Amino acid sequence: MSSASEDTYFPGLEGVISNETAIADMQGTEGQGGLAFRGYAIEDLAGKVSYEEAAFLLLHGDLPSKAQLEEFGGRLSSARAIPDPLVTLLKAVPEGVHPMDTLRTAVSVLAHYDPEVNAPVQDHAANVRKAERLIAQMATAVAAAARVARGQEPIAPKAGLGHAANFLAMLNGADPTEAQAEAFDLSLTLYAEHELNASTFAARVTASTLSDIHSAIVSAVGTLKGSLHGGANEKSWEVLQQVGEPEKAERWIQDALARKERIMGFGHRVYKTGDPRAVILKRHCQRVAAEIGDDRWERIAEPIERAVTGQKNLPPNVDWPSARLYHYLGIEVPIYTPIFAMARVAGWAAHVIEQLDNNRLMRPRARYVGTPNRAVRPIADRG
Ligand SMILES: CC(=O)SCCNC(=O)CCNC(=O)[C@H](O)C(C)(C)COP(=O)(O)OP(=O)(O)OC[C@H]1O[C@@H](n2cnc3c(N)ncnc32)[C@H](O)[C@@H]1OP(=O)(O)O
Ligand SMILES: O=C([O-])CC(=O)C(=O)O
Repeated sequence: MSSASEDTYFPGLEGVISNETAIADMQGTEGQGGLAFRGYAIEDLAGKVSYEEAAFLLLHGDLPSKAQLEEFGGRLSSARAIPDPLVTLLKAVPEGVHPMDTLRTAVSVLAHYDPEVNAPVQDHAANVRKAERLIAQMATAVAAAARVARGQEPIAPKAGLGHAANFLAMLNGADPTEAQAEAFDLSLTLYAEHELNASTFAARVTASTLSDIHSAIVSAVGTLKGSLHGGANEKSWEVLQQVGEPEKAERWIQDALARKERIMGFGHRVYKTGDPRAVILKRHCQRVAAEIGDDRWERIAEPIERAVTGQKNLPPNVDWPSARLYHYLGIEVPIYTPIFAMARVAGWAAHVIEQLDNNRLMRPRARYVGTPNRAVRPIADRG
């Protein structure tokens, strides 16, 4: 087995290839960045397949036939309701807890009630079934927690509605329009998978110890929460609000960069020339803004993009347009990142299963830079 020399040090693991995958392929620096799920370009998937089809593709390896999609939809529908003890617990969560923290707890609780909780951790078929249940249940948990946080009763999932429409119906207590469901569905597909991002890596590290899929997803939710990763979609909205007017964008960005602040929703570890998902989602934001007859945030976003690109050469990432899209859909800002999580669970689960199917413990090395060779002094002699 080859091993890196002790002198090889990659801060932030930049550029390190830690495993092979057949799930997603990213090209980061050639022209416009590229992304494919299991060989299908994101441009060909987005808006053409539903989130359910994308999730099936990630979990099962190929796009479903009509019959497979119907069966998959049926399995998601049967799994969508969350256990009553979880609803009781959601009602007991203290006021002010961030919805990502609530979701982290919810995934952990869902593990206790999974019918195959004690299946062997490397049972591939059981893991796929658990993953399908988690895809269905996490959306319900996010909607239920949001309603409870607003002082409302959770709404049960509705048979006959797709995943995106069901979520919006459970959140708002009214069926979405077709256009709303489609726009939301597209964002879920774009968020569904992204190779070895930090949360997927965390999930794979957890799985690599032969821990179970729910534990790995709990690790992933905790990792996605941070503002350098999924938490950036919530923070992107704050940038738009703080800039407030198109004319203020150039100066606001200049001042923020002079203070060495990071502009949330811009930059990416892998894509250096642009995030293809941001390009797709921006077009949809513009369409939805036109449909609702209010392009104020599009007019503010545009000069911010020009300023960040011009002053720092950083293109927007997917979290930049998604904040606007969720605003247009009337979704409250604190659940922007939980929505990312309920979409990404498909990719996380696919990676966890891939890891468990061909496992090697992930255990890198650290270079020691602390004080060497210290003598232990009796406690009475320590200053
Ligand atoms: C779905 C996702 O998770 S996509 C990412 C979402 N996260 C964000 O939008 C947060 C803002 N963006 C960032 O912080 C970064 O671009 C990251 C963390 C996403 C990736 O950064 P990395 O490629 O690791 O670059 P790193 O953090 O080393 O920064 C390199 C330089 O670019 C700067 N930089 C990178 N991103 C930004 C940004 N958004 N705003 C301002 N400066 C930035 C850094 O300050 C640093 O500058 P310096 O060389 O002058 O010190
Ligand atoms: O790939 C990354 O580092 C972050 C990202 O864009 C994602 O997880 O969608």
